[in-house]
Amino acid sequence: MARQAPKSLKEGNKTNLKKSFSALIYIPRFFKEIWNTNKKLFLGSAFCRLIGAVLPVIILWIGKIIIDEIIIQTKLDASDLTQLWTYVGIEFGLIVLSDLISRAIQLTDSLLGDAYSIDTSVRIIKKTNQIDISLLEDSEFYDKLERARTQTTSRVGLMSNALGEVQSLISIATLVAGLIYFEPYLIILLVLSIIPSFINEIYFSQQQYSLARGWTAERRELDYLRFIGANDKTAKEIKLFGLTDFVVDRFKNLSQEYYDLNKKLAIKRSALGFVFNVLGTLSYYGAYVFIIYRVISGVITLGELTFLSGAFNRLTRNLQDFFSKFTRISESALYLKDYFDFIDISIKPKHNEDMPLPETISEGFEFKNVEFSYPESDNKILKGISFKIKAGEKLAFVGQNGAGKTTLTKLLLRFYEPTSGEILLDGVNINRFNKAKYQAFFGVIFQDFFKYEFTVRENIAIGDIKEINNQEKIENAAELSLANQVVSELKKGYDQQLGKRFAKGQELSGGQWQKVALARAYMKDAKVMILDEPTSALDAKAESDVFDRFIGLTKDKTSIIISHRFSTVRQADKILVLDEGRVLEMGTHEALMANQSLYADLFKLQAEGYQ
Ligand SMILES: Nc1ncnc2c1ncn2[C@@H]1O[C@H](COP(=O)(O)OP(=O)(O)OP(=O)(O)O)[C@@H](O)[C@H]1O
Repeated sequence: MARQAPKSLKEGNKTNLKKSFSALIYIPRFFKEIWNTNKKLFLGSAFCRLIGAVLPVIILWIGKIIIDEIIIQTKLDASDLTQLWTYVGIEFGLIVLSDLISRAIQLTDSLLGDAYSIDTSVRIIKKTNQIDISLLEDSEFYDKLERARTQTTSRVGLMSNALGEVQSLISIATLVAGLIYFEPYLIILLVLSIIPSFINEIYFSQQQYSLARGWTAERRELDYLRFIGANDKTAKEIKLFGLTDFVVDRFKNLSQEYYDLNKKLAIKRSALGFVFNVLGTLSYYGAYVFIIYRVISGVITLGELTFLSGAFNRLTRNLQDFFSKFTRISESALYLKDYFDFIDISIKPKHNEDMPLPETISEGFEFKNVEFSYPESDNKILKGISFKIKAGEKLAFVGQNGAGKTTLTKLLLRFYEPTSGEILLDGVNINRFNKAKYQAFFGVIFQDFFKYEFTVRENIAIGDIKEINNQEKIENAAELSLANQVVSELKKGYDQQLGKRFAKGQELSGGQWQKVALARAYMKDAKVMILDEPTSALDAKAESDVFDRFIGLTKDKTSIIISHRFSTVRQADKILVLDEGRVLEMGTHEALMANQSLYADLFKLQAEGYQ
């Protein structure tokens, strides 16, 4: 994996600062989403935070009254402590309430956070499903999706921080009001005490952020190395090829560079943080001395002294906290941008026509001079492809690796559009049909079919998920694909959990998985079947059984089979031989053998291999 030179700390600093502040515009929309997630919880959280924000100043105020009352009582000959005990009782009640409120905030935050993360995950899954495959295969876009998907915890943290920030702000306002009421000059000292640590916070969190962002690619590589180094899927090869040291060294070297840069930054941050903190403490003591002086000269009471020093101390901490949260919020807001960018992707179809699809295919499909390059690539994969698939015909695609066979089916399925040329169904350009309805025409098993770690029943029902409770249909599909043989060997039959990820899961062999996946294609009565290398992992006997059934079942059904096995291919009505994106030849097995070209060569080569 090629890697760029280590990033310096200064790289991209300015733009990041600007970017992170500008990302704050997403906060209102973010709150609107949270509000829509659960209005009651949101209101509950806001109410608790409001109470939590004003409690500190009230508690300090009661503390002041208590001290003043003690001093009054000590000066009296016959003291009456009823009032004093009432105040102490109130203070006790407020402290208990304060604890209750902070727990209620924690509770509402975590419930709201969980509910919001469920909502966003559902939104991301639904959106991904609406987006064109071509976009999902674009690496830049994929990064965005990755960030939108993986930043769920950061969004929940952002929610707590942002709500906490509003609470801090109200708290600060009430404490400032208290200071202004007694000693307005203290505000100047307060500002002086907070500026150094504010600058420190802004400067270093930007540095930290730049470092982390600048190293995104390397951190992804580290994640990847961690994954291949400690994972059941790679363990066999890592052990067998003795790759542990190779992976460990690569991981260590890369993480060491990041560690060194981070260490430098952390030491600088701690050292300067200490110096700035001393400055802050100095101004606090300046304020303290000032207040003591005012008490001694009789301008303010001892109770007011405790109130003012308490309020000053609390304010300093609240302000520091406010600024550090603020930088964290603006950083997380950048991930919000990724999320909203993803959710806002326009999914307006290029073709809005909704021509009714034919009840039955009468003529078939026709590729007319189709050319194709994948997006963002100049490499022409298909070069002037023209051929017909007649209704009810079984057509096989043959060709060497990378010839373009799978790409042809992706165009037929409208995952991509031809760069030029057109594909017709019964004489109508396939783009004119409603895409979802058109795609529902097909029963497809892809070469890289997905092994869902669900039960066997679910794995098969995926072919037509609304039939998940139709046991008869599922069993029928399993019989046709030979998956019933697999099921009969499983302890829990159709309810057996597959894969190793979840408890009591059973892993299948490659061929067994293929039989299960193949059953999906039989789940619905699709008008057109496409099987891309459906039997590559099956043994010879299973392959021939599967194909006998397939041919029997799809007697008059239009179907396309892609296979490297000529014993399979030769059973097709017609065979299309692709070579480097061009149709080299097309015809029956017999005709192509007589043609003595690539097909005949490849067929003979394979036949020799079996001798
Ligand atoms: N998503 C993609 N983006 C860019 N190029 C791609 C993409 N998918 C495939 N290709 C390229 O298109 C070419 C044709 O690939 P395709 O999968 O159609 O070949 P194939 O004939 O099915 O091969 P195989 O027999 O190995 O399955 C290859 O050169 C491949 O690298």
